[in-house]
Amino acid sequence: MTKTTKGTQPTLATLSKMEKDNVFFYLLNGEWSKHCLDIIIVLLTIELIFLVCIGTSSTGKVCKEHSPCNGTEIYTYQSCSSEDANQAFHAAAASQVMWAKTPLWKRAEYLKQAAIILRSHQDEIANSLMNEIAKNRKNAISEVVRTADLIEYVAEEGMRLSGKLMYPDSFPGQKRNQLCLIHRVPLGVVLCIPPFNYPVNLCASKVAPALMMGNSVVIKTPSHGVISCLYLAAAFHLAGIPRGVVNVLTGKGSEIGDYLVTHPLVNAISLTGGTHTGLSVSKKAGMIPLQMELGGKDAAIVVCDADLQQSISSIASGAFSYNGQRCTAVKIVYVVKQVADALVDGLKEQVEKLSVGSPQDNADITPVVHHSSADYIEKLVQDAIQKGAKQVTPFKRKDNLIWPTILDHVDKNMRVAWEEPFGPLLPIVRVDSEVQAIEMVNKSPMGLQASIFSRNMENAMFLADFLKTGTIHLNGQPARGPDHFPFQGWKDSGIGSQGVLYSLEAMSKIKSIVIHFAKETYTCN
Ligand SMILES: NC(=O)C1=CN([C@@H]2O[C@H](COP(=O)(O)OP(=O)(O)OC[C@H]3O[C@@H](n4cnc5c(N)ncnc54)[C@H](OP(=O)(O)O)[C@@H]3O)[C@@H](O)[C@H]2O)C=CC1
Ligand SMILES: O=C(O)[C@H](O)COP(=O)(O)O
Repeated sequence: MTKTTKGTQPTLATLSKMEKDNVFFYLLNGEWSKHCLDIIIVLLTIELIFLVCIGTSSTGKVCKEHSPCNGTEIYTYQSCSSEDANQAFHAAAASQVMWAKTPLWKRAEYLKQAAIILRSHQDEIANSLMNEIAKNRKNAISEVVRTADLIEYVAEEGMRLSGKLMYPDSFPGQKRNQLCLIHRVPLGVVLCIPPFNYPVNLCASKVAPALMMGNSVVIKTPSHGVISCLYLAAAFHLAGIPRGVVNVLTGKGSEIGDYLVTHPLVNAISLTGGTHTGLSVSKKAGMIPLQMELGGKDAAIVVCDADLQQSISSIASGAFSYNGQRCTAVKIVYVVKQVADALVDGLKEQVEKLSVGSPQDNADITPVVHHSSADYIEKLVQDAIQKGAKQVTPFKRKDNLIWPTILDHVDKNMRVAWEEPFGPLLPIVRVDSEVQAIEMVNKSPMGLQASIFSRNMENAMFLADFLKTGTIHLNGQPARGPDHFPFQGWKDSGIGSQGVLYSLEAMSKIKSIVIHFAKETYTCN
């Protein structure tokens, strides 16, 4: 048992030990060390190995998290009440003023320190990702390392982001008798709501830019991946970020969500999640900036002159990495008829090589996050088969584990042509022409990303012009990264852009100070 003395901060090793012992907690307005101390005292005194509720919410209510792999209860965590949330927002608002006045280089140092802590605890955090969301070991480690890289990049880019000057005489009829000083200032308190599929990385991609620009944050953890997300928060705390600047609330979005997104102390919301959640939050949030990355129906369009080997390997990887539980997964293929048989044969061969099993064994395909997700995927398959789709690889399911499934001859009357499976399911639509493919993609209410596979770059560029999605990849699979690239959904896929620089800008607002001079001034002789 790790011992701490009163008042000292716990290490991530302590957190890891607590996790092994199934001990859960929440961080409220920076009361991290107090809660950890409570946990350790409880453990030492009554040697409790299972379920200890610490830093209990004002109602004492808890939520349970179940393993995607075998359905057993793995964690119990606090279900924060509106009273807890209110406290967190007040703590965030109070600390933000001081945080915004902390020199930029110092804020950057805190972030860099958090990145070091994450990197040095990548194995523990990856274990947590494997347990909670069944991400395989390789992808789990990569999520943590990528997050550390992202935080460091935010710290560096944030140091270079400054305001600018404007003179009036560039506008017709004006004289050079004013000076406009354009500052980027913090928004205030940012509510960060990450999804289950990247509970570490997609939390950091919100929190780090917000902190760098002088905001304080309240994080609402996703219900799957809650402990992994707490690890990230712990890294910020252990880096020494002052109390109250990073606050965490655990609990279910369906219960506490409305209270959070309508709280008067929230100055901005950054959310990644489903389109339904995003639309509902955006209607309630009112006049505050929103950054939203929502669902996608990312299409891969394969035209006659495509390099088929390249298309096959990009589509297979794009569709099935982390079981297709990525907003950027290839969720539909439009292939022109002339090359459809060759593409389908190649995909079948490639996908049959994928290993299916547990995250700990580093299988390519692991259980999807929830039983209800597996049921949903199964219903999409049944609907398509009933309406005439052909199984290229057969649908097979054991609890939450779904074998990678390819459906050919999908048409626009099938649900899978429009809905987002968020699972290892790839529908293929054979089209007469590339124009027909573009029309289908543009009919989707979602517009996150798309791919075009063609050897003719000029034609690919021409087709890309017509696609209504935030990003188009030519001869590559859809992807958010590298994380400094802009990442934005069009239509129901989101509001605003993410990506290091774009997120830093989104986490700040413009304030101008205009100096008026009695005479014209040209700063030259
Ligand atoms: N475009 C993008 O970048 C990405 C999009 N996604 C999309 O997210 C979906 C899967 O992720 P998933 O986590 O299941 O998405 P959800 O929309 O179910 O949840 C996302 C987050 O929102 C919270 N939430 C749920 N309801 C509310 C509410 N009423 N008010 C405030 N917060 C709420 C959730 O909490 P809780 O978990 O407690 O319900 C969770 O933290 C897919 O549709 C996918 O496409 C996912 C990743 C990236
Ligand atoms: O959450 C998601 O699905 C991501 O934003 C996609 O990220 P990736 O393309 O790096 O998997």
